[in-house]
Amino acid sequence: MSVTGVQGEERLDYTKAESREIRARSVRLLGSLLRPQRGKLWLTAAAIVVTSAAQAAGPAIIAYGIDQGIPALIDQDWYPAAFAGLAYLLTGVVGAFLISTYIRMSARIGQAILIDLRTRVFLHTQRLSLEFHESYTSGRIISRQTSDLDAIRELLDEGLTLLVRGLMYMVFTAGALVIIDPTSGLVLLVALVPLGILTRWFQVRSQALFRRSRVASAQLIVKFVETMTGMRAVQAFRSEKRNEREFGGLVEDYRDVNARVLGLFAVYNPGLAFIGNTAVAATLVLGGFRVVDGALEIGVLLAAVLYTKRFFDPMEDMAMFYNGYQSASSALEKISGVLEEEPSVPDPAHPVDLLKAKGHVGFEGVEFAYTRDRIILPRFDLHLPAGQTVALVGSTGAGKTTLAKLLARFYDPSDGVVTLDGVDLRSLHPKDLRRAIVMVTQEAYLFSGSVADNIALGKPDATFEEIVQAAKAVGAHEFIEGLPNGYDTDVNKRGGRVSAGQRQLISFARAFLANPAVLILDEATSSLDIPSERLVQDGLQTLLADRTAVIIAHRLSTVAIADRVLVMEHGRIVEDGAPSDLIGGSGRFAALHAAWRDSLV
Ligand SMILES: Nc1ncnc2c1ncn2[C@@H]1O[C@H](COP(=O)(O)OP(=O)(O)OP(=O)(O)O)[C@@H](O)[C@H]1O
Repeated sequence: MSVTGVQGEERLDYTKAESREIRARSVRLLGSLLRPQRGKLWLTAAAIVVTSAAQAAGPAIIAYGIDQGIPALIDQDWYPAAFAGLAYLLTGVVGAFLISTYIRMSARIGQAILIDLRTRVFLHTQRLSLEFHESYTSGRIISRQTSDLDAIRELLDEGLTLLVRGLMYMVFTAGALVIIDPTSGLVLLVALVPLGILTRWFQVRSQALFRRSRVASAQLIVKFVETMTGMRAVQAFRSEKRNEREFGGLVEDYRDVNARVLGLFAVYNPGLAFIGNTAVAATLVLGGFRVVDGALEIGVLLAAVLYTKRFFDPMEDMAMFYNGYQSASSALEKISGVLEEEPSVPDPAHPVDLLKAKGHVGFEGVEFAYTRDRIILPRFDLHLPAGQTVALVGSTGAGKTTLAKLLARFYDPSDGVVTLDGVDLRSLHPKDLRRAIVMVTQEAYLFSGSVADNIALGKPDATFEEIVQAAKAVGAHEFIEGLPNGYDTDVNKRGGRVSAGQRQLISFARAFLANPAVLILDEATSSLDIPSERLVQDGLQTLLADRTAVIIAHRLSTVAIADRVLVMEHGRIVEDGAPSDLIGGSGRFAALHAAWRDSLV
């Protein structure tokens, strides 16, 4: 099984080789994010090392002050004591200055990395083909942009410096202890054995629990997003109670796993404190005997006790951030998977120039399957002369939208070629392709912003006059004028809300302004009232004039204005002819037409 891209993202049973592959991919991504910050990273690392060294010097200076400074003071020599005091102060000042420096630097690095990553994820997912978006749910993509990026942010903001600083602090403290008193160093060495066992125990248990906690929190997000995006269906079908139960169950799972995590800390933290305190007590007692024997100076004993105690200090925080580290690395694995995805409809390396398309469409030996095991469109040929209006009809699931998506190059055919004016669509520059072929989908999606902005999407450099012209051409001008702020009305704000038919008219105006050679229209099935339908129908007539048009037709009136009707069944074009010819015949379209006519009476 492959783990390339987002494949296997939900699996928990990776083989060793797969885990290695995923880790390598995360490391590569991390490397590419860190590289631009190299200089700042080195400076931060240096600041952390110097700070830890300065802090580790503290107990040794105290030992010097006690063992050398105080006896000298008794002899009226206050230099060693003053030296110790000043040196201690200096380490404090240097430490404070450097801590402030590296906190600021690491925050800056963290922010820069995060902005870089956020932008990359956004731009990349936007570039990925429809095929990716049809299978990768919005809940998952939102998780990548929100909770995953947050996990990385948390680690970058405080976790990473805390981990590195904690580790450096421990290394320096242990080093200083061994130098100042090797025997106490041995005590610490012995303490490392139970410490290692406890930490390993915590690591194994927490790893599994942290993973479950992340899965539970991701499920919560997905459930939330699906419920909110499908709110109409939720309320229409009264699924609130069921959702409440399901969401309640997920919340309970999340609470349960977090309670277990806390249970681990309830063992680990006191365990740490116990081992630490035992080590301190052992150092004190053993050292005490040696002081009595005259084998150890009292200041050195104090320093050894301080070092032993300090060695354990950062461990609790580090354990806390172990979770953060794991969340961040799992987030990085998933994000690197998304970034590894390639558009299934790639841009051509050497695009063919097509300055002004005429609109002659060809399907040559085209075959198409979404998945390998099920052919949706068996091999077929089809030619649409420039300027023709073609109505695609057929039962649901017949393959009409699929054919339209091939023409818009949302997908490439599994075999054969789709051409525009004889040029393979795969050879066209995306800009030329999008200018020449426009697909107006059923939802007629409107983005936040004014009506004018939404129409201008068809031609970003359009003047206001052109926008109004387009709206007038498709019959949208009147109702737009009637909106609270006319063309400036925000379509997603209360008061600016438009009806389904008006929404369609806006998207017609958008397409009219784009003025493509080929227009594909996935007609809305929603039943418009008669005046709205007439309005849309008039708009449609203008929109279709002088271009090749393929309309997935659900309305009889639309079929009537077509030059040609294609009837599809199970992925095949079973009838092809002028509407009047087909109506007069005895085929499927004649039967469909009769049924439609009857339904209107
Ligand atoms: N993204 C996809 N992945 C896999 N199969 C798909 C996908 N989209 C559609 N199909 C399948 O392809 C077949 C044709 O679907 P298509 O949407 O083209 O039908 P249609 O004629 O447009 O139907 P409708 O009138 O209901 O919109 C259906 O059997 C559907 O299950």
